Amino acid sequence: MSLEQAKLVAAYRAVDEFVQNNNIVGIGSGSTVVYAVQRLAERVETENLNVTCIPTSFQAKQLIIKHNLILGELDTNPIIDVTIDGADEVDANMTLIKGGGGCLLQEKIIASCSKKMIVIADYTKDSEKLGDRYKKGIPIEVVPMAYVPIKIKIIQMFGGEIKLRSAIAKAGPVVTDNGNFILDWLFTNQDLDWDQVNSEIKMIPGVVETGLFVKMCNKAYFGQAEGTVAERSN
Ligand SMILES: O=C[C@H](O)[C@H](O)[C@H](O)COP(=O)(O)O
Repeated sequence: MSLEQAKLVAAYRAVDEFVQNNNIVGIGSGSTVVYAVQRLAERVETENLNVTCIPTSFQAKQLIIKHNLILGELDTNPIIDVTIDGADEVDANMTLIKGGGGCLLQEKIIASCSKKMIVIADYTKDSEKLGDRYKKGIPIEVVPMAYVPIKIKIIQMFGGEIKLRSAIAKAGPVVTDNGNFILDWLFTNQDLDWDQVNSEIKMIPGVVETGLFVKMCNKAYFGQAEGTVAERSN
């Protein structure tokens, strides 16, 4: 089985177990969510489900439109039944690193408005401690004018190294869906209290959001190499 098949089985399982008729569904971002939207569209078609989808990014919005699903927004649907989203890493306590694709801010807003947040991932995202498997650090979305002082402050507070994320098909930094920059914090201490770290980083003026999702995820599905799906709940 390919890694893509592992993503698909996790995504299909989450959509089959958690989405019901008349639900408001948060649609996460990234490559695994593509399979979730594919499965959701199949179910809407075959079971005639009435589902409204709230996107977490420009990419998610385009996926919803492409599959002819009903597009909603927080203004009209501030309470979401279930959000299905990917993750870059999930530790033993269900703390997540998200934002590898730069979509952490809207993802965290949508997760915070959701009765349940379900993560879908392949087996490479399943970790004991943050940093065991995902080596690109914790993404932090910042207001552009403040990126240098924020970098200095985080290193003074917690150590490690910080890189301003560069764009690939453009000279200069990645600019998020919200017009901000992304810092990738390569932390060295894996035994930090992530809840506290998240709160302290968020208090630095100019920090918009962190890619640390603490106590937000209710269940994670990990597609395995042999085609089965492992689960973890909190
Ligand atoms: O910014 C991106 C999001 O947080 C994604 O959900 C995360 O990076 C996982 O993406 P993928 O499913 O492509 O591994």
